[in-house]
Amino acid sequence: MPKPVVAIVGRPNVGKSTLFNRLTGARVAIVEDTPGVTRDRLYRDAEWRGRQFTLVDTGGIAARPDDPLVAQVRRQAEQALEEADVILFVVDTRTGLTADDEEVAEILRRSGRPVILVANKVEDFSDPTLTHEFYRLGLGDPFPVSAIHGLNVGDLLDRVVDLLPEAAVEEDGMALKVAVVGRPNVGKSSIVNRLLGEERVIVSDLPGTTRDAIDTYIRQGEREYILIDTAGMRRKSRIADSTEHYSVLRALKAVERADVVLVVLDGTEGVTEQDKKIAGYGHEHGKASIIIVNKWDLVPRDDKTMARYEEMIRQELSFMSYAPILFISALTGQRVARILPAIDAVGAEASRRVATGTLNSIVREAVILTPPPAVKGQAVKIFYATQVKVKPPTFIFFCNRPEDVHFSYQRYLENQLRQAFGFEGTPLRLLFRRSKGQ
Ligand SMILES: Nc1nc2c(ncn2[C@@H]2O[C@H](COP(=O)(O)OP(=O)(O)OP(=O)(O)O)[C@@H](O)[C@H]2O)c(=O)[nH]1
Ligand SMILES: Nc1nc2c(ncn2[C@@H]2O[C@H](COP(=O)(O)OP(=O)(O)OP(=O)(O)O)[C@@H](O)[C@H]2O)c(=O)[nH]1
Repeated sequence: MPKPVVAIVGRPNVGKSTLFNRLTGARVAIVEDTPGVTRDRLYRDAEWRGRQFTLVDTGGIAARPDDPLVAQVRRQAEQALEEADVILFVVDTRTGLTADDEEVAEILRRSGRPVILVANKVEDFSDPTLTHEFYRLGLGDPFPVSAIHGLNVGDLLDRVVDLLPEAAVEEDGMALKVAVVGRPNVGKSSIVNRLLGEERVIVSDLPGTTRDAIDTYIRQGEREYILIDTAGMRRKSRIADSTEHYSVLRALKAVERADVVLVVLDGTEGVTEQDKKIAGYGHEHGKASIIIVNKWDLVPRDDKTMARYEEMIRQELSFMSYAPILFISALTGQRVARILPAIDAVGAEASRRVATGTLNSIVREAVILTPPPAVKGQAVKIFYATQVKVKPPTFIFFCNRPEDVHFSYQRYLENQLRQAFGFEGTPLRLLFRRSKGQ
């Protein structure tokens, strides 16, 4: 089970490190240090009221000495967003609100991610005026604490734990959540009905999280799946929601909740702009995806048709070359039986953890084979890598000059990881962090 990640962000000197130590030291049992990164003291595993999480101090991470302050803080916030489930945004009640605070608040607000606005250095809780001005950040009630004295820190931890995502096991057993997305008329309903019509499948309705969403629970043998927001798909007379905006919004919501996304294309047509956009949601949210080319029964074929269509998809959806492609017909049932096994496969890959030792031997080899190109005569060195998350598998590479690891080199490393470990169907995240080295 991956641990949720809680990130601390804020401009320098507001007390992030003090809070980090306080949250992981005095009041929280340290369960274990994340292997390998202990010397950087940036990631620490913590536990509160039986919930485990990993705390990240982004302060030490993002500093690039030559950057203006505002850029540093912005980068910090963006990095936190990339990996965190809950964000602690620390402000300083002694210095008061600054333009940098507002900049970060703006990024965090737009993200829609759970944020706790922590007003630090409050030693006098009887004075409510200390935190008033921070309401202006639009991030809800400021949460007053004194990191240095540990005041109100237990309450803060309660709040953090409340905002952590439900552990998947408690929520729905082992069921994989699957979103079926695609343009109108590509055959989403037909596929869902086919899946439900397959033998040995047990169907029941579960109320979804959005008001009119209905999730469908299916079981096949030992395996369980939840098809997300299938209300309109299972009945032929659909709720009148086909305005484009609404269906796009709906698809986005479904994708956010999903473990695996089925991107349905119409085999009688090419890949349209809208297809790209819809497929992009899953990719951007780090979800495992399967591309389903439907209506294959309508496509006049010879022995090269499939290969040609596949090549076209790889070109048009080049950002998700990791996704397997299935050619099916919901009408005739052709190859529909391959969908659930494919979901199992990519779901497992998205949750895969690789051992730190193995990972580093692959990375070392890759770096020796093709070292990162030097920038302005300065060598770029990658010291060490560690996998910090699954769904999607997320790796941190500690290096001397993270900003100089070129995009094409990142792609190279990603390809090396895929060659060594597979990860078919899931996007990977590679993050580069500064470290002083060995
Ligand atoms: N009075 C008071 N001072 C605090 C509190 N928390 C932190 N400080 C002080 O604020 C200063 C900055 O604290 P740090 O924890 O180093 O701040 P930081 O945000 O990690 O700073 P950077 O590492 O520069 O990003 C230190 O001198 C702390 O002792 C607090 O609750 N009350
Ligand atoms: N020939 C053929 N027709 C199909 C196939 N799958 C779906 N269709 C037809 O395509 C049309 C649209 O199918 P739906 O399943 O309603 O498509 P949808 O994606 O759910 O459509 P919206 O709910 O409007 O988004 C229907 O007339 C289906 O009968 C297929 O594999 N082959």
